[in-house]
Amino acid sequence: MTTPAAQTAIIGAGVMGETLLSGLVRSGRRVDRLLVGEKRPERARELEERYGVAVVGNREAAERADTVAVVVKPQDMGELLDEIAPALRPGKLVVSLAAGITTSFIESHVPEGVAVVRVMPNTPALVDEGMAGVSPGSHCSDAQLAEAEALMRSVGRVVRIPERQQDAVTAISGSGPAYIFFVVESMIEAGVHLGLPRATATDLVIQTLVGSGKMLQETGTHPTVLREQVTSPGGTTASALRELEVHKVRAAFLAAMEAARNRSRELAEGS
Ligand SMILES: NC(=O)C1=CN([C@@H]2O[C@H](COP(=O)(O)OP(=O)(O)OC[C@H]3O[C@@H](n4cnc5c(N)ncnc54)[C@H](O)[C@@H]3O)[C@@H](O)[C@H]2O)C=CC1
Ligand SMILES: O=C(O)[C@@H]1CCC=N1
Repeated sequence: MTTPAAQTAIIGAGVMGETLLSGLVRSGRRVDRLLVGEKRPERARELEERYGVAVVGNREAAERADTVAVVVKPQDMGELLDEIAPALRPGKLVVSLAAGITTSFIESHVPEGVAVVRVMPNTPALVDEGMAGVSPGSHCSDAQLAEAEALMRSVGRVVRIPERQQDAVTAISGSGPAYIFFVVESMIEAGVHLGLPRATATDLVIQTLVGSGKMLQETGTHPTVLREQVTSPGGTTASALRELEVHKVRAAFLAAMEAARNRSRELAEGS
């Protein structure tokens, strides 16, 4: 009996690679149409046991797949592309999820005619609420771009963006979940400081976050208006917001996101 040809390979199955793999499986993708390449043997075994997916050598994964998602750290990308390049024939599609790595860098490491799409995903993809910015390389057909978008749509929403915006997108939605978790941590600690049991503070903060997120999404009302609705004249919220302004939280977000955007640019240069 011959094994059916795998259609999609995921090379680099750490946090983001597994997030994509699990989303594809949840969305009904047949496991025998998926392949994984992973350097760490213990991690490879874990994924085989958890998903029943075949973990094979990187070259074999690239050979057997039509679409190859590369999900290693930016610093490991050049070496990986050089390893799989001999298995990449024109017509195949390479989808990179790495921060900073440009489509022209990838195109310079793979044979001519191999299509490239750059994606910036985020970890809420683990619960099918991901946000991915997608940009085609220089010779990617509409069908190949649609294939990359379908891949990411299995774990959330997708927006098509010009590649020059990718570093900014990385600073917003790629790294963004970490800022939100940081705010959540800070609010829980503050709640504990105010005397609430940790479990109560955690419950209150998470539901407030989920409720506020739903309001933004479902009402379509501008965040400034929603904030004003909470801010009674001379009330508690106004007192709190004044402290956030005094502590320059708005400026801190701008500085933080500029730093993330700049770091993404540096990663493109291999540092
Ligand atoms: N974690 C996140 O929130 C996000 C990550 N990304 C991007 O995803 C990529 C991966 O990030 P993480 O999953 O967080 O890192 P990670 O370190 O958890 O995963 C990388 C995986 O690649 C494997 N690997 C390294 N070299 C390999 C090779 N030559 N062949 C096969 N496997 C190899 C490692 O063993 C590891 O399991 C990065 O480029 C990052 O910029 C993008 C958006 C969000
Ligand atoms: O921190 C990082 O470099 C990766 C890219 C975006 C989120 N995590």
